[in-house]
Amino acid sequence: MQIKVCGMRERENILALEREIAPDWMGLIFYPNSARFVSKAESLPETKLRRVGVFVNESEEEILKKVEEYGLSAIQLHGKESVDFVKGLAQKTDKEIWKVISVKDRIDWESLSGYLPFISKFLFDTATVAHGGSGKKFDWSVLESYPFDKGFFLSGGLDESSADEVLALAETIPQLEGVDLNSKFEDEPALKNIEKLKSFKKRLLGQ
Ligand SMILES: O=C(O)c1ccccc1N[C@@H]1O[C@H](COP(=O)(O)O)[C@@H](O)[C@H]1O
Repeated sequence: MQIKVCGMRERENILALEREIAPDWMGLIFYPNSARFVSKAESLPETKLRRVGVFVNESEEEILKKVEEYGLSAIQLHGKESVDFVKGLAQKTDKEIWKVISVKDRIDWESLSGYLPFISKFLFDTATVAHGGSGKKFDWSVLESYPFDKGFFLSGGLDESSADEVLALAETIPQLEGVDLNSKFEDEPALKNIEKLKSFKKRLLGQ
């Protein structure tokens, strides 16, 4: 099970994240309306952590610019990006593309199949007007009918107490390959509580 810690921005906090948690992925938010918005590449420390850029209905040009400027390994599309948009982007980059699906109540699986050739994974998050970072969970039972082989990440309001439920879900849905941790692990926006992350990681991975 992989771990992504999202919404990172502060230098010392990022260094502590790498040292103490060493997650598989670190998320940087490039949505200007977010309290976790990152705008200065030079303020981020050098680490070995793989960076995922989070974008909401951003232009292709701007995404590709950020990929270079921030050394992104993956692009998380967290808005209403169409299959055609994702296809066009995939033709211009070899970076991973993660398509976020914002969940209200049910999921129309058929409408998602067009993304499959162009993405590395889906990421399921709770639908909210702010697009993400709501700290709200959706009803995970909608994922029980997940029909694809492609892996996905689970997101939306995961907190310290979620590890056991995640493990139980992964028993029934092996395509669940990772979790995305964000606002419930913060002391303030973009400042993660390393002790809370440590305790979650220990429960999830036993280390
Ligand atoms: O965190 C944000 O501010 C944000 C803003 C706009 C789009 C995505 C955002 N974050 C993503 O939201 C999910 C869930 O976060 P939470 O656990 O509910 O706080 C996560 O995938 C972040 O990448």
